Amino acid sequence: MGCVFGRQISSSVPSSSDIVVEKGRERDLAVPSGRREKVAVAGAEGGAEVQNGGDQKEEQKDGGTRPRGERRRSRPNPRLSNPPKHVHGEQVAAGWPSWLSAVAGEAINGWIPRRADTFEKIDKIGQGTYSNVYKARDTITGKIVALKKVRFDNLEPESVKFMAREILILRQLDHPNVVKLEGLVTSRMSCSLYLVLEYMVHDLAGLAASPGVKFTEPQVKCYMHQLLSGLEHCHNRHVLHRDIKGSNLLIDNGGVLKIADFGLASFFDPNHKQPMTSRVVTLWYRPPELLLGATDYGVGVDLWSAGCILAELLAGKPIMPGRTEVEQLHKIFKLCGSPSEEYWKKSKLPHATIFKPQQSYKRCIAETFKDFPPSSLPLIETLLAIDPTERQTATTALRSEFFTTKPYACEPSSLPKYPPSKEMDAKLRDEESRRLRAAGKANADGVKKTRTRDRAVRAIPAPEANAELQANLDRRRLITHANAKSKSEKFPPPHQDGALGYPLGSSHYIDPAFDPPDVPFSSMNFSYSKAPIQTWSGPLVDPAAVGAPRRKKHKDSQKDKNSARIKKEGM
Ligand SMILES: Nc1ncnc2c1ncn2[C@@H]1O[C@H](COP(=O)(O)OP(=O)(O)OP(=O)(O)O)[C@@H](O)[C@H]1O
Repeated sequence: MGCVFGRQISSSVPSSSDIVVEKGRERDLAVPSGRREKVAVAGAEGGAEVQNGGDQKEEQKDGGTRPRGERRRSRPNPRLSNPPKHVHGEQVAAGWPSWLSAVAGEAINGWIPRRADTFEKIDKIGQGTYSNVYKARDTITGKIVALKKVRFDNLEPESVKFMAREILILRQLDHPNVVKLEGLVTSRMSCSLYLVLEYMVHDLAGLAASPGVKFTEPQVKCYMHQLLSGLEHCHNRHVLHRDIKGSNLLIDNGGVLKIADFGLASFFDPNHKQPMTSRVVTLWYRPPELLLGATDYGVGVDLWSAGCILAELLAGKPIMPGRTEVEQLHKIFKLCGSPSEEYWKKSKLPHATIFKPQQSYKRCIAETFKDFPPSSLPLIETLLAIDPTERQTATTALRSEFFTTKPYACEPSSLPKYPPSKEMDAKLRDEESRRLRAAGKANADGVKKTRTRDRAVRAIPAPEANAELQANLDRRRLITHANAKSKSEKFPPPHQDGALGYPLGSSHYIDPAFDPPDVPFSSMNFSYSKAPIQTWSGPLVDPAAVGAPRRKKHKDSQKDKNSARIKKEGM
């Protein structure tokens, strides 16, 4: 035990990644502000220094002359190969578990694991489909961090590979609007892995759902500018995020927004296109080409999601809350118009014949959002273009008149200081108020079912991280089916997409009887009025509007629940 991450280990992994630093080179830690600061870590292994791998080579290559994000970087092989035997041996000797080195050698290359006992868990702060996230204190540096504990399906190599891809991608990215991976926690004997991430107090979904929070136009511009800047960096590094939504946009107390959760992200090469899965992006934020089965897509998928977020921030509610893929596409066509004949012909999308609407729809974005600030409309029109090539790029979006006309974006530091607000807080509020109302109702009229609208509604997450590996996962899932506890929820089989087949009470469940009102956008004021839709994942709505007031008692019981969970789950 007692390893420190970031100490360069001797390794000759033939990696295409440009993360690796020279042996013996002085190492330092890139701090979020962009300053670089040497940190000597007195780990049990003694004297090693913490480093951030992703930062090193850029400096080496660029000598500080080239603007970040502009240079094309060589990319690691996303399909990851096992390291040569001697490297595997070195990694195990350095403290990495053998199972991890065997499958994800390239992702951990050049780093050394931190020991779990060098962190103190403070609170559970988030729960994703394949992870639990904790606030923790680094006892060596005293810094508060987020620890994302990744669950594995019996350490099945496919799950480990997905996690490895997330690590590789995070190590490639270095931008103030992208969350930084600071290290990894595990040990030779451990069956789990924690990602050490910079700690962020809020996420945009939780913030927007906080009672009383209403964003002004300069604030919306500020968040959107940061989102698009982060996306610009990802795309310049040939990374598609593929799950942009409010709960994946983290915000610190200084108002800085960072894109997080690269669990569905993928490298792409615009010059050598390889088919990718269309089964990504949370349903409400999923672009039409993916719903129509495209496997040849690009940055447009993230720009579509960004367009949905922009309109949602201005409207105060999700703009297209579909329950199934079919309904989602229908909502898209009703708002954005159905594609032209030419588009159907040109795109050759696999599901075109099934999903092509019999009736054609006229685009009505301008009428629907007539109360939005005028400068936002051209940007929304571009981002929500049915044809992905018309969505242009994050760089062009940043130059749009939305950002160059008054009122300008405010400074992140001038944003109000909010109490900590996470998607998880909203979820717990929802659960608590549902429980209380269900209890009240049961008292009133026996043990009848709770009203359908009492159930939390969330955007349906992308069904799997990477369908290229889906066949293997399905096969393995059959084998491990009996062990429900270790089942990875990140990679449900395809039939669980849309509203089909989620078990009642599971986080994926959407009550089929729940019918989100078709939003009369034309009657919307630019006052950020909140819709009566209760939700905790992705959408940015106000639970106050659905009768889930924030009460101290709730908060306390949420805290108790948190501590109980932490105790149960252990480190
Ligand atoms: N660096 C961080 N700082 C603070 N909170 C975080 C951090 N990273 C994640 N969280 C919280 O944990 C939640 C889940 O994290 P994340 O989205 O990375 O996990 P996931 O398992 O990939 O989830 P998803 O179901 O969205 O794919 C986030 O919505 C956020 O509230």
